[in-house]
Amino acid sequence: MNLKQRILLGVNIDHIATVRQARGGQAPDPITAALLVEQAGADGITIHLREDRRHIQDRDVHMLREVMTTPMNFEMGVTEEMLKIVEKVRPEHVCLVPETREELTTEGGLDVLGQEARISEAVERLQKNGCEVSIFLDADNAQIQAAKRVGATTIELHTGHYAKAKDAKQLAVELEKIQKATSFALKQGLTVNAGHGLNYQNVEAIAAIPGINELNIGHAIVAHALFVGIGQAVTEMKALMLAASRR
Ligand SMILES: CC(=O)[C@@H](O)[C@H](O)COP(=O)(O)O
Ligand SMILES: NCC(=O)COP(=O)(O)O
Repeated sequence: MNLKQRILLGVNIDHIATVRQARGGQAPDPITAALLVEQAGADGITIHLREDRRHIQDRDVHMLREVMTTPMNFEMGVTEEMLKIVEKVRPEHVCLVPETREELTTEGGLDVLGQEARISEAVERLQKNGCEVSIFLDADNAQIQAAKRVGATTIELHTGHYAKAKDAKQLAVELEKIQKATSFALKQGLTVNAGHGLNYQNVEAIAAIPGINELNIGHAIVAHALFVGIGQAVTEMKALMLAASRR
């Protein structure tokens, strides 16, 4: 394992589609956003096709597949509907996430321990379609071991609790959990990504964790893009990540 490898940035464009859905028209167009994000140096595009289709739509997924030049990371709940879509679209990466209609956004990692047989079947099916499978997890060693048992080769550690820490003490506690979980997962031979709630203020400590492969960041980049443009929002985030990962 090369701990000095370059850290990657996957940009989640869900919230470009959220703004479009607010008026039900064509703008802003997530396909254009994806192309601009790629031009600005992102290493991949992440989208979460939710069961309720609140932002990304099926048509977006198919169009993105046509035009994207970087890998697509397709986030999905473990449902038959999503498995069938992946069998058609065949994204390079799939990240299995928990999902409920009531949540404002993803609230935690997937409980793999509680449903190993079902997840193992889904992982096998996705891998047969050429997808590299990741599982979105809380920083919990038992869940990491379960992810390994069900055949995932990658995990994405949920940074939401870290991002929402109330004070410096809680921030340090949550950061340490992510650092320890990263090191544990790397020892299991897993590739480790991280994401959720990362922004320009809190990203550096996560990017500096040795061995982290990729950060998936969406909301903060899209929000900043409203003021500086999407290209600059991506460039600024990537610069922070790269500098931190080299420290
Ligand atoms: C799995 C994860 O952490 C997020 O990417 C989440 O899927 C975002 O979903 P929304 O974009 O709907 O908030
Ligand atoms: N998996 C995390 C992700 O794709 C982006 O989450 P956020 O930055 O929009 O919170």
